[in-house]
Amino acid sequence: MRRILVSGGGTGGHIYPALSIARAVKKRYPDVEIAYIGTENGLESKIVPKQGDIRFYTVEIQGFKRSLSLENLNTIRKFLSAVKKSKQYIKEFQPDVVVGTGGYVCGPAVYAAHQLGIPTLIHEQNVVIGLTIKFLSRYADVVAYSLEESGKYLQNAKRAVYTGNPRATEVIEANPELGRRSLGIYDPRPIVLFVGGSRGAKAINEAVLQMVPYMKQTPQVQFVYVTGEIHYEQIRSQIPLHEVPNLDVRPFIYNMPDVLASTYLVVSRAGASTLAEITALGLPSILIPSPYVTNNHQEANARWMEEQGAAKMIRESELSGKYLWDWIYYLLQRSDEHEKMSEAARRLGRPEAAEVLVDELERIARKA
Ligand SMILES: CC(=O)N[C@H]1[C@@H](OP(=O)(O)OP(=O)(O)OC[C@H]2O[C@@H](n3ccc(=O)[nH]c3=O)[C@H](O)[C@@H]2O)O[C@H](CO)[C@@H](O)[C@@H]1O
Repeated sequence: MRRILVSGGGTGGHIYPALSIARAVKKRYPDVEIAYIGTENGLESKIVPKQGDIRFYTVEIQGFKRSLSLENLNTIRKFLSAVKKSKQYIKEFQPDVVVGTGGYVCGPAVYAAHQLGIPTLIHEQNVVIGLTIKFLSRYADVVAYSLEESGKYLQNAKRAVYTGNPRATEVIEANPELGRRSLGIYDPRPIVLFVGGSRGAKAINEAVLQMVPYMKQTPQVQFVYVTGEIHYEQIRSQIPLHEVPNLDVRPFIYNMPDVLASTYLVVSRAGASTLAEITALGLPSILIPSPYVTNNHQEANARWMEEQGAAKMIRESELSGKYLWDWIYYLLQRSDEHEKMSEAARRLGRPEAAEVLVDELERIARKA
């Protein structure tokens, strides 16, 4: 493969799988060139340019309102002009294959590729198929999915393949030592990581604030708390950090695979990419699903993990600092329970995902 174009965005859950696929292709084809279609406002505009070797193109796009609304006419107009722009990019870059990993932005990118006769693969991370992937599944040459249950929704696809999520492969190749060092931790203390998805979560932030006194009394553990960019300044001003030296507060972590690989316990939202990562690593977790997502799909994700013994789920409605702390403390004390959770999580992981995806791309890509 000489050139691959990927697209996905809005949140990390769509961006990182796109990058993982591109990285996995690069591992097999070191000379491959990579381009990305994203938006200027999505998180991808911060993450992708940091990669250094990826050409970043942008289009403008907005989501559909679920109710009948005039604004949807505007959405269609933007979609059509994004298709036109994507076609220009594709003609300029000449990719052998185009990959979409969800989020509205990949709609025009993959659709344009299809119209130009370029082979396409799309990837779904969640059990329930997202709007854009559903739309594209009629056109894509391959629909790859992360969780076995999704297969039943994809019966009309040309080819639907259960691959897993490519982030799983990336995390098992990560370096825990680098992770610890990047956090400035040079001793073997266990790390408890709090992360509210790629954009942060207000409810988790509040619970963490309530737990500060407990953390202070637990200096044998290092706590790392990722607030999400928009919440960072406010949270920092609320915590007397000099009094809690074992608590590190950060707006975002750009080397999450290394950090996760060095973590003992994670407290997190239940986004699909995060779950793919923690299962591949066999990392015990306390999951607080976001109730603000389509079809409450994060709760379905978290319940699935809990039923398998791989995680503890706490609904946002029952969340409090004290309740969360009791669970954290329990898992810190009971290494046997921690171990059981870890094994159960690992059983759900699919660390070969990226390789399977590259095999699929090889099958469809234009040959020189
Ligand atoms: C609110 C919302 O719509 N959430 C959706 C979004 O979530 P969101 O993007 O939050 O969730 P995911 O858990 O799927 O992905 C987050 C990704 O960002 C990474 N990360 C996160 C924080 C950080 O500081 N650094 C970092 O690198 C994680 O390691 C992971 O790779 O996409 C997911 C995948 O389609 C869905 O399941 C979620 O429901």
